[in-house]
Amino acid sequence: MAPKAQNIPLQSTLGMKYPTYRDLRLKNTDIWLEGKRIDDGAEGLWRIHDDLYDLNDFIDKHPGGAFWLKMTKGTDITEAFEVHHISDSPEKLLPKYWKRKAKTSRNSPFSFKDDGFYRTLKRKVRPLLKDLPKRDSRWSNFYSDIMAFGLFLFGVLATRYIDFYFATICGILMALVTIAGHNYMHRKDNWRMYYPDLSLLQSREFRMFHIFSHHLYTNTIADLEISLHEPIMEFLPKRKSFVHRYLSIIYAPFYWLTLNHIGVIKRILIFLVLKRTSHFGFHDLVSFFPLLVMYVLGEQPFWIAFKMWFTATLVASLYFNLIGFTAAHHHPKIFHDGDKPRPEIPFDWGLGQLDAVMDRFEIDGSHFLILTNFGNHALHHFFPTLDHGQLKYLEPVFQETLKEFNIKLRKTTIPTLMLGMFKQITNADPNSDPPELYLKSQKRN
Ligand code: HEM
Repeated sequence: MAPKAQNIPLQSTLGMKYPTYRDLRLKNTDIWLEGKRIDDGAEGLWRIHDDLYDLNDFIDKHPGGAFWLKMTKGTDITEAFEVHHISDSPEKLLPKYWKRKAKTSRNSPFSFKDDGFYRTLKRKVRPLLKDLPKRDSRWSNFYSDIMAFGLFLFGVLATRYIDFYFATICGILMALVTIAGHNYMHRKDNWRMYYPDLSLLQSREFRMFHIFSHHLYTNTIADLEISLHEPIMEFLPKRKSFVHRYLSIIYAPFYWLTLNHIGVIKRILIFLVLKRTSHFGFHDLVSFFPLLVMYVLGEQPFWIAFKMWFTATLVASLYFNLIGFTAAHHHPKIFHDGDKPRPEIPFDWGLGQLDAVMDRFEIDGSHFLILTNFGNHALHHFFPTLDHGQLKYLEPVFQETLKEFNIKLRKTTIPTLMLGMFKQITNADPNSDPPELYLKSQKRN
């Protein structure tokens, strides 16, 4: 029988330490990383598995850009390191920077054994890389850029003709461009990674909480894409008040409608209350660029341009968050920390990913839909640095590896996942079946 959540305090069934600063209401990813520095036993260096490395001299030489190493100094980067490199050359470089063994054991339930699922899959993908056609990434660029152009066009038309339909189209395009921008965030710095700023979703924060936290510790107690929304939306199975359990179904859409704006307000508050700079920079200017263009080319007073732009950003926030929250990770049958885990901890990181994801039949198969709906999600988590349009070429080896490990990727429909997300926020009782049971039988839900 399932244990009742009412009696269970929030804790990780995967054995992870409760993240320091997890429950601070006013926090950003910099504060989260400070907590990680306390929890990870990296002793001011960079931790990979049980070894500590001094990468200070490598930060500016890193072919993937300085950002990743600068941000993660003093933390355990095992998952980030394993997942962001497909070739084996980064691993060969490591001995040059080795300092010493870590004193504590790792605060992670995940392993990366050579014969485990993830490294096996990666080895099979490696030789395919050189033959991946470039035209697919060109198509991704084309789709993203044409949508970005479209949002400016409809923004200007909305202002010029004071037309809320045009403003709505502008907002939908803002949301699609934001999701497409996610395709570019996992790589070396590049200008398309700023596309999410166009909808007020701040690319720097998005890049950090999405990549350093959500992608690596999906649906665990350390997943910021869960804790940042608590207590407004509660995804983990635990004690929940009536308001958070049932009324959140009603207020969730209103929350999504203003979530991107709340992010901006939160940053200003962090600046004013906590006296932290919140890293204001170029990306903030990008956020207001559509407003500027709408005002300059719209030939209307500023407040009309502002009204149209603000309407578009509300539509963008609602659409983006509706897709984001219901895309792949929330359904009572998907593992959430607090549910019964796999019997052996640590277990392969790749299996942990499969436990925490369902893909959607309707999306996968279309390059455009994948790019604009977080499609091919499991493969994207496994190989985040690859263009979304290229993931389809990995499908045969992915299927072959799943078969070899006797597991299946769960796929379902968009309505099932949408409904599943709402079921999950009302769900207070941990799932008592370990996730591997679901992976062995694929049912269309
Ligand atoms: C927080 C940890 C790290 C992250 C998130 C990260 C991320 C990345 C990214 C995004 C790329 C570009 C991939 C692409 O566009 O195809 C890259 C490339 C690369 N990184 Fe890192 N990196 C990390 C740590 C390291 C470390 C510790 C080393 C070695 C000491 C390293 C060595 C390399 C090398 C050699 C490349 C060139 C491409 C390759 O051979 O895979 N990285 N990294």
